[in-house]
Amino acid sequence: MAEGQFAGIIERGEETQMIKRLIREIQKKNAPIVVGLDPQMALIPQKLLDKNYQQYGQTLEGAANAFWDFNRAIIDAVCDLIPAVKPQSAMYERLGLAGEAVYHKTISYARDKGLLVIGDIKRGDIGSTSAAYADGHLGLVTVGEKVYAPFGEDFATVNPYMGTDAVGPFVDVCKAQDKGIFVLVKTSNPSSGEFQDQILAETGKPLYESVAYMVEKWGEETREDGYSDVGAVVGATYPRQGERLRELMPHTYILVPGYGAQGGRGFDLTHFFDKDGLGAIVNSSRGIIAAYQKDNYAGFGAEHFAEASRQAVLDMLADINGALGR
Ligand SMILES: O=c1ccn([C@@H]2O[C@H](COP(=O)(O)O)[C@@H](O)[C@H]2O)c(=O)[nH]1
Repeated sequence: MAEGQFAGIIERGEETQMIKRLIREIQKKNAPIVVGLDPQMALIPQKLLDKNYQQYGQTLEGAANAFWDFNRAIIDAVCDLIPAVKPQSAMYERLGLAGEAVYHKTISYARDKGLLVIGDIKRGDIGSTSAAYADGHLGLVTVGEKVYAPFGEDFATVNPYMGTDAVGPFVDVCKAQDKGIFVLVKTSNPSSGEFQDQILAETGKPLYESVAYMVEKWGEETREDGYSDVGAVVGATYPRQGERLRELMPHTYILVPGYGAQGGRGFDLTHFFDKDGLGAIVNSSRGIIAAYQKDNYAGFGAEHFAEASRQAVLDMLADINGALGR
């Protein structure tokens, strides 16, 4: 890998809180949604793959460059409609270094287009290791006399399973660099209840409620008024729990995955929002980026995959804003 490949230029926003910037963008575009950039081989139009295989061979680099072409076209097609994108780091890590480079390029490109970036990295480890993740993704790294923002996301997702030691370094970077995190509280997947729904003897309540309590606490020092920079992930597939968690976390913005491909619909999500129609941002990944493969968007054809994604964003907005009555 070339020296400095991951070395981003440091940019600081005007806001003192990253969540305020997200809210401002959501309001400006009337769009409480985020597009998940989760490229996978099966989702990329064959022509795009062939073009890159011709140039780079059937290599990890060829696949990664096809991801890059795909992401860029989708960002171009939807950037005026949405406040943020959420690249899923696993999809890039699958391709090794070439994939990591495209993860970084995608983040920079999205930010250049005025989008906020939520890095879906789901990290969390002992303190020193979490600090490294937090610095690399949200913070700064000093090399000699130079300072770098290596990946440069605005937000990252954090796994709280290891407790305050693991989450604390991310909160510290949020405070120091005006960044934000979303902590997993009640995830969208079918087996999320195996651990998260366990009733704790101490409280008589499910584990996810204890995590929600901690999320509010972790957020305190990042809060001025309104919402803190420490958000929560709560799946669209659990609307009843979403309603309860909205009540339990009055200062916590909720990132809501599970819309579309996992079955969540606008109708299910109204209680994730606060009385002002804020408090939640809904993610859809496959439902948007692979819209061209779905029957309702088949008319676009694989050639016009990005236009199909744009239409899918417009439809998602109509669904969610319709459910919210606006
Ligand atoms: O509880 C969670 C937490 C994260 N995710 C991530 O969101 C997207 C969802 O993709 P879709 O294609 O819209 O289903 C993906 O990156 C997941 O890792 C989640 O689904 N649930």
